[in-house]
Amino acid sequence: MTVVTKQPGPRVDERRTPAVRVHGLRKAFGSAREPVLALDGLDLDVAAGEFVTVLGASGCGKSTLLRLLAGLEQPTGGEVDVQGGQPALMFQESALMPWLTAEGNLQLALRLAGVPRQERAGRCNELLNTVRLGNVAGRRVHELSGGQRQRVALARSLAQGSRVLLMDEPFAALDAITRDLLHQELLNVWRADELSIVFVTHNVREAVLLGQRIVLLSSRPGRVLRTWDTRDLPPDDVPALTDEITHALREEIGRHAHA
Ligand SMILES: Nc1ncnc2c1ncn2[C@@H]1O[C@H](COP(=O)(O)OP(=O)(O)OP(=O)(O)O)[C@@H](O)[C@H]1O
Repeated sequence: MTVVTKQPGPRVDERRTPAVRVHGLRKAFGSAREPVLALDGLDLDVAAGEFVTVLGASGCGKSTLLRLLAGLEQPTGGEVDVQGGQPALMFQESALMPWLTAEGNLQLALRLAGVPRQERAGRCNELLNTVRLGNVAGRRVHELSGGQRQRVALARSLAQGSRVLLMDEPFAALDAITRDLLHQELLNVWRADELSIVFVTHNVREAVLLGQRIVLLSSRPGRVLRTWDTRDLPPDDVPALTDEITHALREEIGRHAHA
C-alpha cells in the first residue's frame, strides 16, 4: 500500500481576491412543473493558488458545480465569479482529437489560446516536458496509454493559459500506480504555476492527498456540508483524517439512501 504523505504547497494569500467565488448558488434542471434541484445555496471561495478537492455522494451536483464554474451552464440563482479568464476543464476521458498526435493536440490548444505561431513549437516542447511526454510527442491518441492521454489532457489545459483548473475525476479510470504518478505531476505543476484547482473525486484518499482543503457536499441538492483544512496537518494524522472524512461521506450517502 502506498503511504499518503501531505505535500507542502504555496501559501495561500488570503488578502488576494479569491480565484473562485460562489455565493448562494442554485441550479435547477427539468421543467418548471418538475424541477430537479441539483444545487441549492452553495457557498465556496477558492483562494488564488489554492487546491480544493470536492467530495460528495453520486448525483449531488459536483459535475454541475464545475460546469457552472466553467460557464457551460448558467445558474438558476446565486453568483459565480471566476478570476483570470476562462478556466480549463479536465474530465475522466481525455477528450483529445483522435486524428492528431500528442504534439498536434497541444499545438491546436496553443493556437486556440492565441499563442503566436513562432512561439508555439517552443511552448509545446515545454509542455511535453512538464508532463514528461517528450518521447511520445509524435504518437496518435490511440497509441497512447490511459495515463499518457491524461498527461496530454493536463498539458492541453495548461496550454490554455488558464489560472484556474477544474478537474472532474480526471484520474478515476487509471490504475493505482499510474494515478499516483499523475498525482505527483499534478502537484508539481500546481506548485510551479501557482494554479487554483477545484478537483472533484469519489476517492477520499485522493482528496486528502491533493487538497489543501477538502469540501464535502450534501446529497442533492448540493451545498457545502463540511470542510477540512489539511495545510498544517502532521503526516501522522493523515490516516485518521482520511477515516474521518470517509465516515462523514458514508454517513451522507447513507442519509440520502434512507431519506
Ligand atoms: N443536463 C441535465 N438535465 C437534467 N438533469 C441533470 C442535468 N445535469 C445534471 N442533472 C441532474 O443533476 C444532479 C446532479 O448531477 P451531477 O452530474 O452534477 O452530479 P455528480 O455529483 O457529479 O454525480 P456523479 O458523482 O455520479 O458524477 C443529478 O440528479 C443529475 O441527474
